[in-house]
Amino acid sequence: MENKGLLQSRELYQYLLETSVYPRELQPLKELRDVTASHPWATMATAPDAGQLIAMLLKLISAKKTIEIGVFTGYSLLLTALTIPDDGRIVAIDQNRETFEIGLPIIRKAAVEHKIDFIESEALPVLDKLLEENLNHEAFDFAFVDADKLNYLKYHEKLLKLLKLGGIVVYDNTLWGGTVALPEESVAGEMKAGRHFTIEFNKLLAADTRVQICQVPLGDGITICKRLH
Ligand SMILES: C[S@@+](CC[C@H](N)C(=O)[O-])C[C@H]1O[C@@H](n2cnc3c(N)ncnc32)[C@H](O)[C@@H]1O
Repeated sequence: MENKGLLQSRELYQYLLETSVYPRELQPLKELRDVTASHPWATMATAPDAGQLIAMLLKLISAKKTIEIGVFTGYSLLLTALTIPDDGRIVAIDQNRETFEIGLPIIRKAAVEHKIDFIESEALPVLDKLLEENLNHEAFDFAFVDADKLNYLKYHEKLLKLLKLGGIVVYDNTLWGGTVALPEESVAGEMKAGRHFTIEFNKLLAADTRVQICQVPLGDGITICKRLH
């Protein structure tokens, strides 16, 4: 696995994976990781150590209804489906069905497909539709956002309406490969826009009194937000 640069060394990351993550990773997730490894965009997949944290959070709040924005080949989706109860439901949104289909046979084999409502679409209109359908809102226990950084702020506003009080939303890539702490001129061109949006988003979350937050230097940086009111 690639160390996305947040830990002291590649060796330390390998140690963490081999000691605490891989021995507990369920077989279907290992299979999905293997299938994804040869994909040209393999580094987009949620890191297994971040996955372990997500599973812990799902269990801690006994999440049943969740939203996922950004599925790719489905590592975090399968992890969620394996963690929530049999009558749990995941609204999983991605504009690209092709990559979801890479992981789908493994999801089927793991017998968790019935928990997943995959929607091939831009995420924002789907969130708007969910808000219309759930007129009393507050329908979901948990959300995981791992998609276009440009829209994180908009996702945040809509998800806070969709989440129950005490519900949790987790944002991925909130340290953007460590570039948030580097001067702009030293950051590679293709990372600049994401760095900018991430810095703005992190500031906004820190000032948002509607949520309790915790930024964790795992994977590519994860921010956990609990809805307070
Ligand atoms: C980093 S990957 C998600 C990784 C995934 N969580 C996993 O565990 O492998 C980001 C995904 O977000 C999707 N995406 C990007 N922008 C989107 C948007 N505006 N609406 C819906 N999906 C989007 C991409 O198609 C891509 O599959």
